[in-house]
Amino acid sequence: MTSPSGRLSIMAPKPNPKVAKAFRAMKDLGISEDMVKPALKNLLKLYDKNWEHIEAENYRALIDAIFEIEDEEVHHQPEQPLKRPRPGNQDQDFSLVEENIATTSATFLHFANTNSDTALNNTDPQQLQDTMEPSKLAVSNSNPSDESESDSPPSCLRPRGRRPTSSKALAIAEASEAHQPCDTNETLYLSQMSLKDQHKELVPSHPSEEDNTLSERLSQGAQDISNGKDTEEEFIGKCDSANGVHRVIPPENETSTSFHNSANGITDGVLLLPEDAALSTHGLYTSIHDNESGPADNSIGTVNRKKVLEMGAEKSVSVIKNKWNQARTSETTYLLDATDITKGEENVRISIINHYNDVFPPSFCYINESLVGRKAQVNVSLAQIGKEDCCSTCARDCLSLKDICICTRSTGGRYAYTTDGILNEEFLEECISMTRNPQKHSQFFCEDCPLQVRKDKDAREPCKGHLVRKIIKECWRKCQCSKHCGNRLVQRGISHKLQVFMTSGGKGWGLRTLVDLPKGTFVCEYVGEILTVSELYLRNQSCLGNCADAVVLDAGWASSKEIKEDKALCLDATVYGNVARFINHRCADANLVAIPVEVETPDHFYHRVAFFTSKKVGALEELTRDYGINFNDCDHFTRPFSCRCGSTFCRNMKHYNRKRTKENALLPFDFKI
Ligand SMILES: C[S@@+](CC[C@H](N)C(=O)[O-])C[C@H]1O[C@@H](n2cnc3c(N)ncnc32)[C@H](O)[C@@H]1O
Repeated sequence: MTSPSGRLSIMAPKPNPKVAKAFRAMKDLGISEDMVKPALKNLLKLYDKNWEHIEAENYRALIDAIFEIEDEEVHHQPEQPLKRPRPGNQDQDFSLVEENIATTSATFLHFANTNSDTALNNTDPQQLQDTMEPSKLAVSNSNPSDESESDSPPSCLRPRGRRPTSSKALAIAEASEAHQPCDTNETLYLSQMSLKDQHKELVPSHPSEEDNTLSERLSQGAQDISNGKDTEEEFIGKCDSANGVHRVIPPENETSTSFHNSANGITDGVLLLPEDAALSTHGLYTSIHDNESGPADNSIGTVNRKKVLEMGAEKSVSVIKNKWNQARTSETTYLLDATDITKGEENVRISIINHYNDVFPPSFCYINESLVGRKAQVNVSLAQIGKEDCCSTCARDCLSLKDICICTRSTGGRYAYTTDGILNEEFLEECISMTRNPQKHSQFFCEDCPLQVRKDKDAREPCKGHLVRKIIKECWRKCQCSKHCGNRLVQRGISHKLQVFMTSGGKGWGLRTLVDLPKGTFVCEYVGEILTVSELYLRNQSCLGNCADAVVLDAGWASSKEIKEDKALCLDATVYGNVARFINHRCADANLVAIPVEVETPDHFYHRVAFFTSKKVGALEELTRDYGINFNDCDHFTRPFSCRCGSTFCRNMKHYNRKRTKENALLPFDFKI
């Protein structure tokens, strides 16, 4: 480059602001540049220049790394090569574990990658800045939660897992039919994310349709195509599986001696295996059991003596220590079960599969029925259920009785379900029509719309309308029929095999069926925290760019002139939820339709939201629903996303929106804040 004087000048490399910021932050803590340099260099190498992890929790990893180096210097120990998982390694593919993974009780392994890190030889901070680029990982924040807020979700709900990088891990799950529960020999995938990371979802690059076809074929054949390349070591901690929550308990004493405290190099609660151990699924499984001491009580596994000896005590200790250090960056580390995301909460196991990368689904607390939040008014007292709201003269199965049950009152004296356990066709068609053509159906306009009242006075708009929806009333406990009554479908929960999977169309995770579903089949409910709209609004305000996934329970609003604040309810599945939180949006021709269902309370303000198939859905087809989003309307709670539904009726296409703005103003059921 030439200067104005015409002379050649050498430009100083532009400093990387992240490096400068890290140095500044350490300086503020009184840590000198000399101490920061090697630690930062190591971390950048370890994390493959992913600054997310370095900056997390005010540079906690960096501070740890600095002190680790100090410790090592004090003890005159040579630095051991650190290997940490490289978040978001997009190159790795793993496959298999289709439906049958859900049938095993195998569980979790955490695999660190073996990718060769490019050495960063330069320790000069200025030059470091030139080499350090922000990670290319696409990271999207999708969860709210300011912990300090009383409205915020509790900390038990934070895990946001990375997925094990190895298809071998899943192969183990598939192959190991004889696995035992977590507190014995079960192996676990370990989610080790910092608190901040736990609320971030790693969004993969969009796999192509071609990939999808291939991986789907593979998944059906349960083939492993990774050849174990992506697995180096497996790390397993002690597991406390109380209350269905798998929690890893770090060793109490983190000095190196505690990691190889016995003559044979075996340490309770920690399992460490080099890459080759995972090459054979049986090999890995066997090796867990091969140790001579046997697993300790309440421990997932014990260190395999042979492998530790092979690796050498020093390296083993170093690897374990680094792993624990990493785990320590989370207040608590949780495990997610790839074989059953429901943690046993549903009648069926729901497996998770990602054919494209090593990302695990965003973590949340799985619940199978909605929980009442702090302010919501949901009165389910038996006293509230009058004679007209329960069938006191029915017996067994109301659908098989000659007389129509009183619980059909809200559906015009007709059962919404058939004796085959699917939705009555006529009823279903009406519900589909309401979703697809809301403008053709009765709407209710509230005076003070709860969706508007929280806004600044100037920003408020008149109510945009709520559909006067058809509500199904199921028989319930005060009724005299049995739990198997045909008019109790939704309350019995999920009964068809489903799977959470990484979509190929750039929509992130999705939900699909593993079996053919006839039209009108109940798939699942939308389950979440029952919040008031105001609470949801507050949550939305306190989350930085990450918004909740919520469904408004407005089906009964038409029945009241004035909707009190504690009665304007919604379901937020961001933190507590079920599989429905993975259902993606499809404009107009989605294969699911949402129908309000009353089970425990007839007050109309709280109702469940049940998804039924609006058409025949084939096995492995993605399940979709229309969120009811108006992509043009930035003024409501909806956080717009760029729709990739692929429907010919997509409302996110500009020409389409221009034509249909009026109709789209209606915001049925859902909004996403
Ligand atoms: C309820 S979540 C669905 C599960 C989500 N895909 C995941 O990975 O967790 C809603 C979010 O999924 C994504 N999504 C859903 N439908 C989509 C679509 N048709 N096109 C693009 N993104 C979509 C959007 O990011 C949206 O905010």
